[in-house]
Amino acid sequence: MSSNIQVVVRCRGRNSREVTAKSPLIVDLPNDTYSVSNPTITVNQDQQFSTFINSMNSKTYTVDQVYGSQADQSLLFDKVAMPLFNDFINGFNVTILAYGQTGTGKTYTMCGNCNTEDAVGKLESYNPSLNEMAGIIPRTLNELFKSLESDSGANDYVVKCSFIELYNEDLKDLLNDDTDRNRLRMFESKKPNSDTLIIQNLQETYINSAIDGLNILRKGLIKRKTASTKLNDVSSRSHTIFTVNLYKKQGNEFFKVSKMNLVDLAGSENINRSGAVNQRAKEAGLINQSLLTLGRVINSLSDRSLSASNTSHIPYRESKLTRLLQDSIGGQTKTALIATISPAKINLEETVSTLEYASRAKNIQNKPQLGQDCDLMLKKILLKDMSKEITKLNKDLIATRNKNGIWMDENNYNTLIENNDLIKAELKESNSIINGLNMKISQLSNLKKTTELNNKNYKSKINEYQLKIKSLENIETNNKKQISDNDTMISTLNDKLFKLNENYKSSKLQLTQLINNSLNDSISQIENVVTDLNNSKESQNNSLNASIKSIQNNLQTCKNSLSETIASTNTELSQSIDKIPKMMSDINSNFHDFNGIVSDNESKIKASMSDLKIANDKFSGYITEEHLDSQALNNVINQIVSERVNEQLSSIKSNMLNKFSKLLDDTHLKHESLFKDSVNEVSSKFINLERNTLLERQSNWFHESEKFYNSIDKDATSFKKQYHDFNDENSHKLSTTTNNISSLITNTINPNLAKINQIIDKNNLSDDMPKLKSISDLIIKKDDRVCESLNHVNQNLNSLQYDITSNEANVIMKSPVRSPNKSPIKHTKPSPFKQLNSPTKESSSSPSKRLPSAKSSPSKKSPLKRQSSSIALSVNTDLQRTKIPQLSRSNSDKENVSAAAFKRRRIIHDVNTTLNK
Ligand SMILES: Nc1ncnc2c1ncn2[C@@H]1O[C@H](COP(=O)(O)OP(=O)(O)OP(=O)(O)O)[C@@H](O)[C@H]1O
Repeated sequence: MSSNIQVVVRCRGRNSREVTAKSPLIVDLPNDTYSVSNPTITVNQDQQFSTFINSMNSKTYTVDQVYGSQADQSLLFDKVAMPLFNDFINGFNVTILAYGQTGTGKTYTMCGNCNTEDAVGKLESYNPSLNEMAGIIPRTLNELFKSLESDSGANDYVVKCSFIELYNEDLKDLLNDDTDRNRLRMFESKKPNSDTLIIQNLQETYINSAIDGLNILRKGLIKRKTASTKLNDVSSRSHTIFTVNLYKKQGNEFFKVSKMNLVDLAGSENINRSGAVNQRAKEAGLINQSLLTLGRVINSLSDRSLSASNTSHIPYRESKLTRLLQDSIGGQTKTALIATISPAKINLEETVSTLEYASRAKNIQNKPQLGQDCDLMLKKILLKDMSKEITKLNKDLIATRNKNGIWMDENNYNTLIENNDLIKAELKESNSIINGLNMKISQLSNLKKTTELNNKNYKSKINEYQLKIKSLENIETNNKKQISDNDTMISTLNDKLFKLNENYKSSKLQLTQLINNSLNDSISQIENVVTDLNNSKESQNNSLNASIKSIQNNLQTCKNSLSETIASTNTELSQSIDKIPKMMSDINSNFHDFNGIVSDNESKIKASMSDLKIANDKFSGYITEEHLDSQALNNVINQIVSERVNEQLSSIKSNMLNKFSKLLDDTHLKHESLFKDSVNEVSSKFINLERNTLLERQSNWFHESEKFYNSIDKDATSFKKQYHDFNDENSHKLSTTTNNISSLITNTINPNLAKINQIIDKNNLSDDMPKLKSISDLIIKKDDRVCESLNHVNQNLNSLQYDITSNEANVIMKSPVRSPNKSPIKHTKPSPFKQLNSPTKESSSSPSKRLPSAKSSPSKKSPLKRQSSSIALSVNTDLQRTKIPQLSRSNSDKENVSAAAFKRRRIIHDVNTTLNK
């Protein structure tokens, strides 16, 4: 029974490239998902693309099933793969081919997504839930084991898988890791009546689960992908065949063998390019020979089917692919061809080509057969094969174990090494980061320490400031309190002043009224008295007396009330004023006003008093001039009235004045004393402060000057010591020199002189006097040189002494003023060195005076004698000159010098005596 190849067209949606290219849709399908009742595809093609196809605007192709962009993987599997799968389970050989242009979804349809992980999904059990993108192969494996597991009768089965790739007519085993052995050779079975193709070295792997199968698929896909990456776009030009071999037990001795080939063909566009028949491209492997032959095989098979003749030649042997698929296309296999196309206009040419082939393939008739002898395998053979496989695997295992190491897949090893390198690099980076972080940590910890220290300082400062703020707040509160107290005090004082003023005013008014009333009363009474006096002298006298009495009484009353008022006023005033001084310090400004008021009042009172006096005087005058005729009476009245009135008034006046002046004096005194006290206090405080500062400065100054004096003392002492040392040394040298000279004189000159004298005396050499004179001159000269050198030494000593003196003076000049008892330096005495006198001058006062001068008495002396005395004088003079003033302060030195002088004098005396003789 023959059956046509099932042709299915699957048209995907436009991909992003096509959308970006704004390529329009040119493929029309009856349904976007699935169409079986009207399985047509219409291609709306343009004229310009008609070089390859007929010049029609659109063409419709009819196939067995059509799937649109909305058809998912499971639908396709259920509708296309599932019927074939069932046949496969039932012992048929089946093939599913995916054919079409590159990028139209062949691999997607067969495997799933091109990413291997996604393509097969992550199956973790025998009944995995497949990834929805999973293609026909994963779904087949899944379905196979599902069905084998569920079929209780089919518990004796064996499943083997193989995965091969055909690229550029090279057949490669995608499951063999050995690159040397993964190239496959194929040949026909030599069995008679058998077209079975044998592939040498093909690795058929036993699988026990869908996961095993999927792992194999994944492994093969990874290998294919790696190869495609290395050999630029290999995948689009390579064909892969994933084969599932099912051995199902048939009776006791046999296993029924069925095969399912799942073929992912290369991109069909290569067939179009082959139209150019570019030999070079062919040689370079760019033209896919296998695909080209497949097209011709399809065409031939189609033609044969259409012509119903079996005569035409089918070129299976012209390519490896067609040889491999010979049984699937036009053979005894049940086959389905899935042609994948793109709907976009830019792929029109390839789409049309694919559809042309698909529609032709539809005509191919296969003759699937079941239960052929060749499909049966002896159980023994299978067991043998399996034990062979087990042995091989055991060997591999032992070899692996003997390798004394870890065996692993090369890819895994490479990945591991890569990962290792990556980890190393990361480790290095991490180490440097850690080092950097450690450095930062140490820096931060240092910073933290510094910050903590600073914080501590800040905290203590904050505490300090808070304390200060508190104390300032206290001061402020106190100040506020004091201010408010002062305000209250001022207001009280103001009130009191006001009251005082009021009291004073009322008192003054009262007083004035009282005085006026009293005076008025007195005046009216006096007038009455005077009137009465005019009426009767006696009665006048009496009434006068009464009046006087009454005046006296009135005056007394007036005085009393006045004194009372004044006293009360005074008391009040004094009370108020007593309080004023205490508050006066706070209201100094008010004091002046008060003083002014008081002085005003005083002047007013004074003015009132003077007015009163004037009134009184007038009243007295009035009494005197107008009303009293009698002189005596007048006198008496005048006397009495004026006396009393004046007395009273003056006493009132004086009392008031006294009290006011006393009050003012007291106030002034109190203020003065207060002011003085405060001034004294302030000034004494200031003076004490200044005194303390000055004392402190003085003590500092004394301390500093003490230090300075001490240093000067030290310097002076060391300088003095140096000076004494120097002086002693030089004195010693001088005395040595003097002694030497003395001994020279004693030992050399004196004996010579004695000898000369003896010679003179003996030989009476008066004629040789000139000679002697010259000798004497020579000696004098020599002596003069000695004297000169001594003088020179003396001068040096003088200049030295002068330097020392001036240095000492400088030291004294530089010394600061200090208390006399503390002065460490006493004024140096004037230099004890004196310039030596000239020899002539000295000679007058020298002890040689006693000797007669050669000049003074030339007549008395012989020339020799004169000469002798001249020599003696010279020597004496020189000795005088060499008499060095006392240099050394030590007594022994003094004694030495005087002894030397004495010695010298003795020598000179001896010489003189000798000469005189
Ligand atoms: N029907 C579809 N639905 C969704 N995505 C699809 C469909 N068909 C193809 N694709 C996507 O298009 C891209 C190309 O598909 P695929 O690799 O399967 O093409 P191909 O025909 O096998 O190409 P090649 O010949 O180069 O191997 C993939 O990313 C795939 O996921």
